[in-house]
Amino acid sequence: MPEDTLPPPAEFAAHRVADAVTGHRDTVTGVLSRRDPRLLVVVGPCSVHDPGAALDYAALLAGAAERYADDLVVVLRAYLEKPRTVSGWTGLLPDPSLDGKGDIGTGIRRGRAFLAEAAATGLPLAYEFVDPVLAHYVADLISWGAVGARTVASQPHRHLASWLPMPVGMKNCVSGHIGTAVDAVRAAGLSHAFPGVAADGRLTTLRSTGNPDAHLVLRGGPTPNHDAANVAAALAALTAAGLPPRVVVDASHGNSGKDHDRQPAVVEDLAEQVAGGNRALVGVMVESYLSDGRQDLAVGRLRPDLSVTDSCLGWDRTVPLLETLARAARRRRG
Ligand SMILES: O=C[C@H](O)[C@H](O)COP(=O)(O)O
Ligand SMILES: C=C(OP(=O)(O)O)C(=O)O
Repeated sequence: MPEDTLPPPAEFAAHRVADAVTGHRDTVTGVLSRRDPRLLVVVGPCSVHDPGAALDYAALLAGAAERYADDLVVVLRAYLEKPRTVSGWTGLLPDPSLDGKGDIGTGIRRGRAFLAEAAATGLPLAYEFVDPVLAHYVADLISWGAVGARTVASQPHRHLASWLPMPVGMKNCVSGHIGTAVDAVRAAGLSHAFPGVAADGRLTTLRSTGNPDAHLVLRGGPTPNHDAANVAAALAALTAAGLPPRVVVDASHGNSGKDHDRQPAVVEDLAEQVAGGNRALVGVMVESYLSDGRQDLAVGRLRPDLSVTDSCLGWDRTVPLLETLARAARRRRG
């Protein structure tokens, strides 16, 4: 086999989804449908570049998730693919040696090993599905999926979301426009026939029945959209489109101008909305890692504890945010 030929997904992926993953997906669905009054918190690094250090982070987060389990459903951002505005590192799965060589076979092996170990902490895993082909190599381990701001208008991604067996968040466009993401939620809810990869690696026609748990994620644009007025406008747009009024709000990206130092203020604002009784604000996303900030890939030896993509909030500053969100969810419930 030429070295660039990828083995079929069945060679990596489990034949049957683990009971724990099915359970996590049901839990997330329960929060989105508000049967479960807790708050969804999707938190973790922008990207995984050092699986060992990311597992150290996962162990810390698993401990916190247990402490806040009465109020929060904590999901680990286990993102192994990165969409780029123009160019840059595309993630551990497509480029495991972080140098553009693109040894995807090794990336899938290493990425799946990471996901399996991260799942063993007991945390549900979140993943942005950037490449629809690669989705077939990891989806069995994922409990919350995202279609990002750069792909939310793409028909193949909407079709994929309609077929994926977990809740999928559709992020508003980089421009800040939310209408495209609302359309994406509608499209993902419908059935589609589209080309995909079968477990044995053959190209096949996939037939979806529609994803009832697709939902909107507000991530800001040139200006933030996390405040109560923007959340209310988004809920009104969903209702007008005949969709359940529910949103997850990302404290990072356009909502913090990609400045990790601004995430705590965004989370405080979201916590106030939750504590004030907004039940349609079902979840919050935070970009967090072991240490504060980011580093450039080009600079010599890489630190394992520092993001190589967007800047993240360090672990010590993440814990108080989890505490704040847990308190807000408790108040909303009480
Ligand atoms: O979340 C990560 C980045 O915001 C996204 O991948 C785009 O990054 P870029 O604008 O640096 O390419
Ligand atoms: C790329 C991401 O977000 P967005 O699509 O909102 O830029 C991300 O969450 O890693």
